[in-house]
Amino acid sequence: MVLYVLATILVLGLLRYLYKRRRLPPGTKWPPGPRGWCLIVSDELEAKQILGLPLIGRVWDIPRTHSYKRFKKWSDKYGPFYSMNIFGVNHIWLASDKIANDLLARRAGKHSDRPSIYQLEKSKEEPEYLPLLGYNEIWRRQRKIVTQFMHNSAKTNHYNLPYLECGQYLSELLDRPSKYEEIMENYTGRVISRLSFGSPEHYEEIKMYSHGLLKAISPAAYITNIIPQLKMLPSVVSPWKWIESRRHAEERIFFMRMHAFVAEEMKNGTARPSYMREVLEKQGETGLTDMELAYIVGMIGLAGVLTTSSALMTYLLAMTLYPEWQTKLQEEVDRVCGERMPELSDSPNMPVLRAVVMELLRWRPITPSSIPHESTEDDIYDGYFIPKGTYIHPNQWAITRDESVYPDPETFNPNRWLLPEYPSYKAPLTDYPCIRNFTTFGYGRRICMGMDLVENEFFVAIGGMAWCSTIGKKRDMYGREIEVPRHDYSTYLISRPKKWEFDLRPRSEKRRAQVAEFWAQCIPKLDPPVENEKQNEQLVERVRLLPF
Ligand code: HEM
Repeated sequence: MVLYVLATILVLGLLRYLYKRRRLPPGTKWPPGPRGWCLIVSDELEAKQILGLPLIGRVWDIPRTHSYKRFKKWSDKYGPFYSMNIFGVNHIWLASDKIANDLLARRAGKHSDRPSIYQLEKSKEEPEYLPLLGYNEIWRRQRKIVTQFMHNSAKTNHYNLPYLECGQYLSELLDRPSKYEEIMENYTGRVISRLSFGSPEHYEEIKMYSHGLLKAISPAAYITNIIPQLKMLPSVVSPWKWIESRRHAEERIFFMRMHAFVAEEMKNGTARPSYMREVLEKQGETGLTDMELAYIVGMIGLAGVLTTSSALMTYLLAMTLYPEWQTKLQEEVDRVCGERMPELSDSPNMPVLRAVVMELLRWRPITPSSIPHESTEDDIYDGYFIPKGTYIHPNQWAITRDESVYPDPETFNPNRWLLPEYPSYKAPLTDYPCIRNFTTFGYGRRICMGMDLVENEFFVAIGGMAWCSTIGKKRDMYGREIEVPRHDYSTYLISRPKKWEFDLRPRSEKRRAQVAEFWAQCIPKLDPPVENEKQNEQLVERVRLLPF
C-alpha cells in the first residue's frame, strides 16, 4: 500500500513536472529561491538534508505547522519575492506589501484565480464556496450579489447587531472568563447568524460547519492539501475522500435547511431582514438556483465566525503581555465614554482603540500564510518570469514583519499607528488607523468582503472589554505569575492562540452591574415585538429562556 502510494506520487509528480516545465522568455530570469531537490524531515526551522529526491521539490522542507515562519526565513535569505517548486507547481512567496499590491491589485487581471483545494471535490468550479472559486463567471456573479447585500447591511451599521449582542457577550465573559473561546465564538456566531438568517439560533451549527470547512481547507489538517496527486487514488484507499464527502453532505443539508427556514418565515410574514431574505427576494432578477443561493449566504455565515473571534482572543493575549496598553486604552475609553459602553459613533475620538485593533491584526495576523492567488497569464515582474499557473502567496507573517515598515516587529506597539515618527503612521487620527484594506485582508479583486462588519465588531467588542474588564497574568497557588506563551497558535489556515491561563475581572462591581443592565436593555431591541401573533409568542418564549 505504502509503495503503491509512493509510486503513484512519484509518477504523477514526474508527469506534472515535465508537463509544466517552461522555457524562460528571452531577457527574463527565474526568481531566486531555495533550489535543489532534498528531502527534509524536520519540523525545526533549521532544515536537515537527508536524501536527494527529485520531482517533489522541497515539499519536505516545509513544516506541517507554522510553515509561514519557514517561508519568512527564506524571504530573509532570498528577498521579498522568491519562488520554489513543489510537486511540479511553481510557487511565489511575497514578503512585501508593495510587491503584493503591484502584482495582486495593479495586475489583478492576471493574478486573481485561486489554486484548487485538493481535499474538496471541485473547489474552483462548483457554485459553492465563494472564497475558493476560480476567477470565473460563477465567482463574478456571487461576488456581485454578496457585495450588494453586505453594502446594504453596512448602510444600517449591520442593524447595530454587533453592539446589541455585546450585552450578552460581555456579561458571559465577566461571569465565565475561562470559557472565553466558546463565548467569543458564540458572540461572532450570533451576529452572523442574525445577519445571514435573521435569527440568532443557528450559531452552534454555523460554528460547527465553520470548524469543519476550516479543517478541510487547511494544509496542516489533510495531507491531500499538500500532495495533489493523492486525489487521484481510488476512494477505497482514500480515507480523506470519505471524510470529505460526509462533511460536505451534512453542510449542504444545513444550508438548504436555512434556505427553507427563511423562505417559510417569508411566507408567514415573520422573516426579519437578513442576507438570505434579500437574496430570496431578488431571486427572480438573479435567476440563482435555490442551492447556489443557499451556498452564497451559508458561506458568508461560515466566513464570519472564526476569523473575527480569533482576533478577540489575541486581544486577551496582548493585554496579558502588554498591560501598559490596557491602561492607555482604558484611559481613552473612560475619557470618551464615561459610564457607557463605546459605540461605533465614538470612533473618530478613539484613535488608541483603533490602533490597538490594527496592531492586533498586524502582530498576530489571522491568516498568517494568507489565501493564495493563482496566475492565469504569464507575467514578468522586475525581470523575473512568473509562468501562468503560479501560486502566489502574500505571506502575511512576513509582510507584517517587514522591518522597514514595522520596526521591532515582534513587539505589540500600537504607537506605530499613533506617532508620526513611525513609517506606518497616517494622519488624521480621526480617520486613521483604519483596518480597511490592511494587508491582512488580502489584495485586489479577491480582497476580503467582511471588512466593514469586522471593523464594527472589533470596535464595540474590544472597546467593551476595555470598558468593563481588566485582564492580567494569572498567579499560581504560590503567588507566582504563570508564564504566558507569546506565540503558541493553532496551525490551521485561520490561526488563534491556543488556550492559556490569564486573569479577567470586572473593573468594578458597578461596571459588572452596568453590563447586565445593558444586556437587559438590548433584548427588546434585538427582538422587538412584531405584529404577527405567532412570532410574538416565540419571542416571549425566547426571552423567558435567557439566563438572567
Ligand atoms: C478579521 C477577520 C477577517 C480577516 C483577517 C479576513 C481575511 C481575508 C483574506 C486574507 C481573504 C483573502 C483575500 C485575497 O485572496 O487576497 C479573505 C477573503 C474573503 N473574506 Fe475575509 N477575513 C475576515 C473576516 C471576514 C468576514 C467576517 C467575512 C464575511 C462575513 C469575510 C468574507 C470573506 C469573503 C467572502 C472572502 C472571499 C473573497 C473572494 O475570494 O473574492 N471575511 N478574507
